[in-house]
Amino acid sequence: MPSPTTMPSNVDTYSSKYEKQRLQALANYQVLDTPEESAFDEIVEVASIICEAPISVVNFVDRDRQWFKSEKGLGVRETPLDVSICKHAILQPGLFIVPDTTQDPRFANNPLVTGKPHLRFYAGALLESHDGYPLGTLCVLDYQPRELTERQCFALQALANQVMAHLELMLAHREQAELILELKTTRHELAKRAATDPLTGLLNRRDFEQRLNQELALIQRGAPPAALILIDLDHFKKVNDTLGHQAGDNVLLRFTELCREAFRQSDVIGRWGGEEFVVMLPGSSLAEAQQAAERFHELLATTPMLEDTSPPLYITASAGVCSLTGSSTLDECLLRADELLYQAKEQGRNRTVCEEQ
Ligand SMILES: Nc1nc2c(ncn2[C@@H]2O[C@H](COP(=O)(O)OP(=O)(O)OP(=O)(O)O)[C@@H](O)[C@H]2O)c(=O)[nH]1
Repeated sequence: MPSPTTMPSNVDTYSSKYEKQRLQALANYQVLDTPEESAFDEIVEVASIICEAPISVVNFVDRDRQWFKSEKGLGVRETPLDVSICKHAILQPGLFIVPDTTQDPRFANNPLVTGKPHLRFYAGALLESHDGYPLGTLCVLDYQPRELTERQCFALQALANQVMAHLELMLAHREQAELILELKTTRHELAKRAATDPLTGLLNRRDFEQRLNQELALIQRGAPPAALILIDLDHFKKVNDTLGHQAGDNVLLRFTELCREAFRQSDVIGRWGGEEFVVMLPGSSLAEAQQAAERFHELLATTPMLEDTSPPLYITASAGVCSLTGSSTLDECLLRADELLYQAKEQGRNRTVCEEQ
């Protein structure tokens, strides 16, 4: 952590090895080119009053310009760096005072001294980052040569410290806001992960039930009934037993893809458990749901679940279809779907049994 005393002692070597870090430290505060703010304007005003100076500036020394966060009496927000007195001020700790610019060889030929606004007096208190980089100054200037009293010097440095305290606070606020955003994103991500089945990425049973409850509430308030399809793979145990658990998982993944392909985007698909899946079709009649289930059977019949087996593995599934209406509870509806699925299994599998219309 460099202190200004260890930084180069003349301006010609200004592009020192610290300059890159110094500019980075300045950039971290994200203050350059921001609008005027009353907190800084008030500090500049108070500095001007206390130091009895017509000009006062919160000045940051950028790569090739000095930029004023707040200024009184200058009427510009930035100047090129080559006319900057502050760039000299930031090379030393504490206060930098030039009692008469015309008597100082560094500034006697400065166009701001020889021409308008004919600056004759300069006093700048260092604005230093928390990690020791000089960023700029809080400075006061006058049109005539003069000095500052000890009390004025103290006040100018104290006000400069307040500028930095304010910048630090703004930085901390920004970091806090970023952290809060990160936390919210993580929380959202975790909630999403908790709601999905880890193997298939589908809604898990708990969250599917929650979604069903929401739909039922809508239906009870007048939305059209939905349909529910409970689907169970046939003889899935045989897949695991003959080809292994990993192959079984791959079949479940392929089955999930086919569900996504066969049903509409507006339909909600969940993994009810093991090799049992559930689909809710909002606003669909029983006939429409039965049609969708038949389409799914056709897709299963024509799509191999595993292609690297010889012969390729095809599977079938059984399904129960019932409607989700406002006249029955969710449990009653789920029980009905389960009974219909059981009937499909009993009737020889590879079929859909639909509730009476
Ligand atoms: N690979 C794999 N297998 C699973 C998973 N979850 C459940 N199973 C298996 O699914 C099989 C279900 O077997 P059963 O309940 O007898 O049903 P089935 O063999 O499909 O027979 P039916 O439903 O009567 O047609 C069991 O072997 C479970 O171990 C899973 O996530 N991955």
